[in-house]
Amino acid sequence: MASQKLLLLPGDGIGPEIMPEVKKVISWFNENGGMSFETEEGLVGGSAYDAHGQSISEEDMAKAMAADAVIFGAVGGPKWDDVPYEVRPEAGLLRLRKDMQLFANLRPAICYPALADASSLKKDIIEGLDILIVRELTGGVYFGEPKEITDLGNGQKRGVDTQVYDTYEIERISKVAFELARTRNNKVTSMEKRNVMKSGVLWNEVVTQTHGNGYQDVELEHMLADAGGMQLVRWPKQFDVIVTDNLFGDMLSDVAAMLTGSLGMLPSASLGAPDEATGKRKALYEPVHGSAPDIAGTGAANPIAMIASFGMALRYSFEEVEAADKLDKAIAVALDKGLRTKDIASEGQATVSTSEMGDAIVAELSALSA
Ligand SMILES: NC(=O)c1ccc[n+]([C@@H]2O[C@H](COP(=O)([O-])OP(=O)(O)OC[C@H]3O[C@@H](n4cnc5c(N)ncnc54)[C@H](O)[C@@H]3O)[C@@H](O)[C@H]2O)c1
Ligand SMILES: CC(C)[C@H](C(=O)O)[C@@H](O)C(=O)O
Ligand SMILES: [Mg+2]
Repeated sequence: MASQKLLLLPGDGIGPEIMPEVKKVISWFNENGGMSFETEEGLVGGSAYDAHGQSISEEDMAKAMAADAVIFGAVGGPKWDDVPYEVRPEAGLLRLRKDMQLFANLRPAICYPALADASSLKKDIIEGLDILIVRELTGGVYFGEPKEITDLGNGQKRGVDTQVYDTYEIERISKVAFELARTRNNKVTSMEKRNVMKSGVLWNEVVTQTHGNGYQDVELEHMLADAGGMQLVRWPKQFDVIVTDNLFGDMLSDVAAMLTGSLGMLPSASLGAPDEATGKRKALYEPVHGSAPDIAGTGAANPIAMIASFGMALRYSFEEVEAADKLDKAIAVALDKGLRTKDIASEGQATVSTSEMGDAIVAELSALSA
């Protein structure tokens, strides 16, 4: 394999604690899997702000644009609560998504067999769960203009965010959802709120039209997003692929995370469109969770979402499907053997630290290759 450039952006809080664990996995694939990843590190979020007053520097942005994939930890935390909105830690992540045009965010929620008991939900609801949330990532209320707080002059202020979607944005994300559904259980559920939002009416219309233009072999259903949240907790196995907008996707994926046992279990891939000449996509891989300030520095962070995000890089950026399957298997075996970070431990169960979990997964990679 030709050498591939990875830009590692650990970020803040538990970000710098889980990144070393994925580095162990990358080294393992370099040394034992015939791969040739070159890594470089940069700053993002609060750590970038502390270093140079921006949540990502122009230099690191340029490195991200040039990388074969960006591996991102997490950003944010109370330390930066009072920094200006434009340079808050989260702005660095949003800029990466927007400038790299990473419109398709894939958030798989898989309940590993060993964790079917870890959830507060009944076992039959989550056992064997395997759903995929396809979240639109570069549009909607996150980026729509105007976005402002104005002074109304009478002691009142007005906060404004604008939800905007154009046809092309809805069409391209629904195509991603239909294509992925074909590789899975062939069903797409589109979620919006067409009963309240004009953008929801258009979303529903465009998803239906796109379905009619060559995807009729895939089952399509529409659901109001609030009811979708309820159904996700009531009987999540009714879903295969869920396609939804930026904000609903953010919220529904945190809900889905808890079906798998913990936010620390959910990886994600953020993908751009394939380049017309080379077919390569820009891509960023990150756990769904944040910087977890409440546990940062305690060694309790679960590195599985981070490691599984690299697994998604193997699958979606490097076409290393066998390696990605092996990594998923190594995670499953480590869990089968009873290894648990605190967030996925049942009451009274022994726990391991962040780095012990990383070491165990690497050991299982070696065992699977023996
Ligand atoms: N992609 C990102 O960088 C990202 C995503 C979400 C939130 N954030 C930011 O993170 C900061 C904290 O946000 P929050 O507390 O609402 O959400 P969070 O995801 O950081 O934490 C929510 C809860 O889940 C737990 N948790 C999260 N990841 C875990 C892991 N790997 N292992 C074990 N437990 C884990 C935390 O301890 C916490 O109790 C905020 O500044 C927010 O903006 C960043
Ligand atoms: C940190 C924040 C900007 C981000 C989002 O809202 O998209 C996070 O919650 C996520 O889920 O990736
Ligand atoms: Mg979120």
